[in-house]
Amino acid sequence: MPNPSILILPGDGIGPEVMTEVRKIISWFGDKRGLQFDVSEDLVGGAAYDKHGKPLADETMAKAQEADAVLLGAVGGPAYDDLDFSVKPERGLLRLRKEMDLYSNLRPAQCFDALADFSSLKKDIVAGLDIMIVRELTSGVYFGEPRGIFEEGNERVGINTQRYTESEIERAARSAFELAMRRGKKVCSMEKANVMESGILWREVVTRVSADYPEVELSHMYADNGAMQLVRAPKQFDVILTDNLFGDILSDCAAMLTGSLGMLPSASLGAPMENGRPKALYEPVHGSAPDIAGQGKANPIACILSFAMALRYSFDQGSEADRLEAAVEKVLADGVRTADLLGEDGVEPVSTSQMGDAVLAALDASL
Ligand SMILES: NC(=O)c1ccc[n+]([C@@H]2O[C@H](COP(=O)([O-])OP(=O)(O)OC[C@H]3O[C@@H](n4cnc5c(N)ncnc54)[C@H](O)[C@@H]3O)[C@@H](O)[C@H]2O)c1
Ligand SMILES: CC(C)[C@H](C(=O)O)[C@@H](O)C(=O)O
Ligand SMILES: [Mg+2]
Repeated sequence: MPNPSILILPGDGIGPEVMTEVRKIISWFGDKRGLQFDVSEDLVGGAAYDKHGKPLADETMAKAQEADAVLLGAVGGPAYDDLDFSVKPERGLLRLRKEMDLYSNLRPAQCFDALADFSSLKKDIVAGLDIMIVRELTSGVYFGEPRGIFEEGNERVGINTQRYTESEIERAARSAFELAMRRGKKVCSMEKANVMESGILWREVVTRVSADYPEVELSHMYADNGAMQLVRAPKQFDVILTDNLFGDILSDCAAMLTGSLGMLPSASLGAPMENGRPKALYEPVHGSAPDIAGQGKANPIACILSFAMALRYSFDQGSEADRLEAAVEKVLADGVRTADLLGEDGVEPVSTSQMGDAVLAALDASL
């Protein structure tokens, strides 16, 4: 049996910085746990644009389709802000998601005890928080037609279209219910059925799918109320199911409950491949963080925890994923902090690579 393959796409800004730490962790699992992976690396986003004139080369797309898992850092940055929309770095990521058909984006927001004091919210509101946002990732307003900037009379009009088919809603809903069965058995579906037809259909289809999961309690919430509830009383949620755009926004919001955007990992999953593994891409929820790029300040934990999700969802290594998550938890409990996890209390932050090394030391201690 060949080793499972991982394609690493570090991308732009802090992407390569946090990915360097993940590469150390991958090597650790090879050396110490006998989990060997065939790791290759390629370009995405602005880095790919600089070389190929487009944010994702066709050969890279083909490699991603073949890989057992893709790990991505982040794309984008001010150097590329004025590019034509068709070649913007973000389009490289959207192409990966669309062509790999990664319809189910899992964005877990967990508040580690050591960070409960640091969250934007009061400690008792976030302590023990463990929610899962399931964001539909291949449709909705990100991809609907018509789209573009058109002339209309004597002015221009920018158009994007929110469009969902029943089958697109159904498969995202099923993945949320399946997850809920293994968690707290609650799904809260968020849309705006009060003002959008796509929301009305969303609500109908999710309700229909829920009949196949009688053990799971389904509730519906308008997404604006959902955003408010997420910061008012986030522990009322178990699995939140929502569309592509609402999911993007709600997950950044959830990130801050955990202490920092630098903490939130994600898994984007599609249908099973021939070998039974789902098509999968793992990436932190954060972006390329141009304000801190190149300074060794980035928190690599979101990217490290994304690899933990790869161990769990692509490689059937749930207990090794637990080991890695426990190592991160220990490091935080020991008080190790990158700058994003610090207040004004004078504690010295560690660098990106020191944080990676601390996780490696905690992994060693776990043996
Ligand atoms: N998946 C992705 O690749 C992705 C996601 C979001 C944004 N982006 C792109 O990234 C670029 C910058 O976007 P933005 O500034 O709105 O969002 P961002 O997520 O890059 O940064 C937002 C804020 O969070 C901080 N931050 C983010 N990740 C951090 C980390 N790991 N450690 C410490 N601090 C961290 C940043 O310093 C910044 O202050 C844009 O081009 C955007 O399109 C890409
Ligand atoms: C970079 C961008 C395409 C992306 C999105 O909007 O989905 C990002 O914000 C995310 O959260 O993954
Ligand atoms: Mg986002």
